[in-house]
Amino acid sequence: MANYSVRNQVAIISLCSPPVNALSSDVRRGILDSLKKAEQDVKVAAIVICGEGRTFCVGADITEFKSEFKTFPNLFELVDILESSPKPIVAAIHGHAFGGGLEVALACHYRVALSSAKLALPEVKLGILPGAGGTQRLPRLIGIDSSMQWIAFGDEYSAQIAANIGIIDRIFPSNADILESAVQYAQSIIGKSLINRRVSKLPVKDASKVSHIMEKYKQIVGKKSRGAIAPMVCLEAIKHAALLPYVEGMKKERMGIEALMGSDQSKSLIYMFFAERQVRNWTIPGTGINSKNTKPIKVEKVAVIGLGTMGRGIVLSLLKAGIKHVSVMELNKTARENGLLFIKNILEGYAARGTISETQKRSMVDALKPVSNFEMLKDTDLVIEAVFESMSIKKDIFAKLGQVCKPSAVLATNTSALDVDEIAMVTPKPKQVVGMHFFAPAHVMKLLENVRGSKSSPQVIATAMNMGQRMGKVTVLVGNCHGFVGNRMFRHYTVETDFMLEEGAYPEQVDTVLKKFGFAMGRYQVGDLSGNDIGYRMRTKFEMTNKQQPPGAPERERHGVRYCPLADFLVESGRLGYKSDGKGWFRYLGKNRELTVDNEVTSMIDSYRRRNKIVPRKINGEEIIERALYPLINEGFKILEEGIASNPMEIDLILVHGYAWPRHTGGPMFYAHLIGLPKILRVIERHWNNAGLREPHWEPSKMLVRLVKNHGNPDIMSWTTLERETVRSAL
Ligand SMILES: CCCCCCCCCCCCCC(=O)CC(=O)SCCNC(=O)CCNC(=O)[C@H](O)C(C)(C)COP(=O)(O)OP(=O)(O)OC[C@H]1O[C@@H](n2cnc3c(N)ncnc32)[C@H](O)[C@@H]1OP(=O)(O)O
Ligand SMILES: NC(=O)C1=CN([C@@H]2O[C@H](COP(=O)(O)OP(=O)(O)OC[C@H]3O[C@@H](n4cnc5c(N)ncnc54)[C@H](O)[C@@H]3O)[C@@H](O)[C@H]2O)C=CC1
Repeated sequence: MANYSVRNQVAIISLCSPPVNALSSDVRRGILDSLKKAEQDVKVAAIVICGEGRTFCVGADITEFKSEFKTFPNLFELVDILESSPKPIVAAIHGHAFGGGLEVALACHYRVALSSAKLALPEVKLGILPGAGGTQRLPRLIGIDSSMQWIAFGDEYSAQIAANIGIIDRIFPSNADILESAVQYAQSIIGKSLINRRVSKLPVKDASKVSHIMEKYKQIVGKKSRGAIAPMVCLEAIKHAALLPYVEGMKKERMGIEALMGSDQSKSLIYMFFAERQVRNWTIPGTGINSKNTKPIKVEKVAVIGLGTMGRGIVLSLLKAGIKHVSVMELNKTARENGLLFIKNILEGYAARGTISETQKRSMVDALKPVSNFEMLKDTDLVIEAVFESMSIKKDIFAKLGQVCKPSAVLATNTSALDVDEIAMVTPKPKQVVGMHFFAPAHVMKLLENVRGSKSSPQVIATAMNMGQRMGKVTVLVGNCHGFVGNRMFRHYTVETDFMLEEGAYPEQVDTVLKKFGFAMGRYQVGDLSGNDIGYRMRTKFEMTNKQQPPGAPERERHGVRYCPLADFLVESGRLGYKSDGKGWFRYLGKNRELTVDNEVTSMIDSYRRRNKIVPRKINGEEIIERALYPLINEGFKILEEGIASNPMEIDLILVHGYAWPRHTGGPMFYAHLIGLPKILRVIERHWNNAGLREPHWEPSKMLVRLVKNHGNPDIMSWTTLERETVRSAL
């Protein structure tokens, strides 16, 4: 709804729809009713539109997307009504003016803002475009070039930047009273002509350069969008602002939004938006323990053990979260010095770019406390261990931590696959131990996979979850199993793509198909970039590598299961990837390290096939997608079935934020929901039945089978509930 009042000739329409004043049908109706009152009241000479509470307005109510367009006034109807008002309207912006919120402001005749306010047209991130005149009004205010930058990428900008380019007419200090300031401003413009204040009537300044600008943004968007369609549709709509009168341009904008709204990509992106918020409400399946009934302990002092690749990024994340005391412990002198230097250099870089102030930088550097022995950690609230991936080293460290740390201290391990319970058992209080699995580089990657051990106490879990959120991470709580959620699922992707190499595909073909699907890089380029030796080390642990096999052992089988040794040959011939002189699955040549196909690798694959009498066959794109991605989906269902994740959203967030799964497909589980579970199951069963040595990753998940058998193609939001009901009724 919207509240209405009048103060010294100025009518105030305040949006009131907590928490973020989204433009629900009630709010739109409220604005319209208030506007009518203001227009009819002869004592009113100007109008202010503002937002109650923490923000001006974050745009259309996303939860009403399915129905909102039926009720009058629509958002695009409302903005035209506002702009044509005979009385001047001032938008008073604090907090956020996002999406439809900014479009409402653009339809007002003046815009004022607190310096702390943020503005954006982020619709593209929901797979749509600003469909309430945003693509037509913004270019008339700031030009085609800047509009393409704002709309096609959807980033947020400060009020000051918006003022510099002409969106905001007056900035007030962040501590000013926005309403009071806006009312005074409105009084100052009473009686002024509105002729040049109706943005839809303005010419587009850089209209003559539209073709050139369009070409520039097409190139950038083509490279960045990874198959997302909305950015290109946004560019097309903005282009029409330069070429057509406002009314005609609006028709094009309307066609754009009609094409995008309700598309699979938009559904996926909206699902992601809500998943990122819902994941804060964690729960331990089957226990009734959740974020609402469990309080974290207060964390002021944190320690990080190990300052290698991960430790240094974790330290930076803690400093950025405002932790004022971060102890760092690293045994190796060179690693310690390099780690501290790395951290300081990154902080210098943030300060140079203005991401943090000089004062903040100094206080972050002061917060760093190198320590040399465990005794110095005795009053630490949270310890995060990030040493080598070795159970014996980790056990040694946790045994010492268990002795010296205070009883309430939370002891976390950043292991990527080791058993959190086994580590916990060496401490006197296993309930204090939890996994905090960061992703590299930890100060950049948004994902944190927190692992609850079987003994981890609710409060310890709450503390790890709370710390992740303080660090601004998408923090997902998962159960303890080998590889947790992400690595457990992703393993199948590498295994099955390698099988396709055996059968007839080549690395460049697989990567091209995966990139077309939306991955930033294909499986083989990722391997080269992160180092093919990482997987090799893992396989060595399980005695699977080529070198570890006794003479005469079958080349394509390990422990009774199909195996492809091509990745072993690669590493054993010194092709670790990018870092080994640009040699891996591909060759990286020249100053720019251009990716090229290497005949040596092609010959290696060909001779392997000949040796094993494999007749290569043509593998098409559809098969590559199915075989690379469906085993991962199948594993996702097994993870749900075991309660390792509480719901499909958690799995999707992990894959999107930790493994670059394309966001506009919503993650593997949402993608499966879009394809339809009966088809997913059919394909999985076909591969399971065809596989010579039955590959475990094709064994259909029982939960998937039950869902399809009992419910056909149920909605993703009901999967876990339906599964629980089925299992309960079978007991
Ligand atoms: C079928 C064809 C029909 C075609 C018909 C065509 C007609 C078209 C007519 C009109 C088209 C209109 C087009 C348009 O311009 C639409 C829009 O405006 S889309 C919305 C654009 N806005 C956004 O994307 C903003 C989204 N929000 C944010 O990014 C953040 O919330 C924000 C940075 C603003 C604040 O962040 P923070 O402080 O961290 O708060 P939270 O994110 O935690 O949010 C708090 C709370 O609020 C919920 N929420 C946020 N935004 C919205 C929203 N826009 N709608 C509904 N709910 C929202 C959020 O989920 C949180 O809820 P919790 O329950 O607390 O988790
Ligand atoms: N590198 C990656 O991409 C990821 C690694 N991990 C996990 O994070 C942990 C650390 O991995 P990396 O940082 O990559 O390893 P790393 O080898 O880069 O760093 C480990 C550091 O720990 C130090 N160290 C070893 N024993 C120590 C001890 N007793 N006390 C203090 N310092 C000690 C070493 O000197 C080294 O500097 C491992 O468990 C790994 O599995 C988790 C996610 C991603």
